[in-house]
Amino acid sequence: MFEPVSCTYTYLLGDRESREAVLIDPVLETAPRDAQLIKELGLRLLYAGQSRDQTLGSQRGWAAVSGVGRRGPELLSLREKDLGWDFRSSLYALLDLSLLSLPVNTHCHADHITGSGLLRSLLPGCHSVISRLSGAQADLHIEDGDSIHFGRFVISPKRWPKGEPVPFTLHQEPPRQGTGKTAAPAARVVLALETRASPGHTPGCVTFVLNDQSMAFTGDALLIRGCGRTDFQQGCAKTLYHSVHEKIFTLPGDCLVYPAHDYHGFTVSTVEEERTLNPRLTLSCEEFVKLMDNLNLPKPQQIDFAVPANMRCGVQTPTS
Ligand SMILES: N[C@@H](CCC(=O)N[C@@H](CSS)C(=O)NCC(=O)O)C(=O)O
Ligand SMILES: [Fe+2]
Repeated sequence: MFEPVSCTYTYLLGDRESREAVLIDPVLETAPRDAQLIKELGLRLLYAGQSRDQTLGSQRGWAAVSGVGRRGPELLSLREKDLGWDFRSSLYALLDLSLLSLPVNTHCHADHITGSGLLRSLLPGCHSVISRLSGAQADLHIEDGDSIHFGRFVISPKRWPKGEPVPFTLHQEPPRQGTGKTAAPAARVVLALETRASPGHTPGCVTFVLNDQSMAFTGDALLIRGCGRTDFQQGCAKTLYHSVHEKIFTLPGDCLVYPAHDYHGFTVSTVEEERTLNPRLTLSCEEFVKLMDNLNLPKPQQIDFAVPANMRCGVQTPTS
């Protein structure tokens, strides 16, 4: 899904059978739209139970929306009663139906407020996720090599077309004993996102790779024919160059690349395309660093309030 003000992509990955899903990089303003989609698709709450993080819970009782007003960027604080019906009803639909979302973030964003805080506050048991190195608050902190499991289903060999390679890790279950027949073993398929630390745009940036390596969600580390800037949030061009070459370009060439932003109308690329055609990342490391140090881009419009808000997991809203 696309958020047009910050040109952000949010990705919803769901498992048809278990209905478990994850939401990558939700944006505060479009959280109601994402909630509505989750509802329509009949996806369900992934984790149950109360949040353990008291600090995050302490901000309940209000919500906030950000926007660019006549006098520039501003953060509007709203009481629950002031929120529009569409906004409120789609969020409460999530609560009523116990639908899912496990909002996970590729990094502490500078250009928009994450939707994670709003979703976790309205969904009891919905846990926000970000890397430990981001320094940002979240329910779950992840590190390089950690996997986020979001779906599991059983397939019988009959359901899988002959000769087709079986994606994902398969856990073969032993044939049933004592029936007199040797039934073909069923296989349990586990869906997961592997966390690959890809610092450089920020120190806490991660890339999420689906466990069959068919898709990578690169955040702002690798954009289509571009990459994240390195001139704020402790960015480092040399670190980014090595992250992309070692953690992303080593994936299979046909692995689909889904970035957190696009400013030119692109939606998806592949590792092979970026490895060979990305005008920044095909340079030598030295040339790349020189180019990144001289981009002279204007600051993101929301940076002054988005970063502090995202360090607190966005904004929180009441659960009742
Ligand atoms: N104009 C936008 C901000 C654009 C921007 O700086 N994008 C970042 C990713 S969001 S932190 C970036 O890394 N861009 C790289 C590039 O080459 O453009 C706004 O005001 O929000
Ligand atoms: Fe960013």
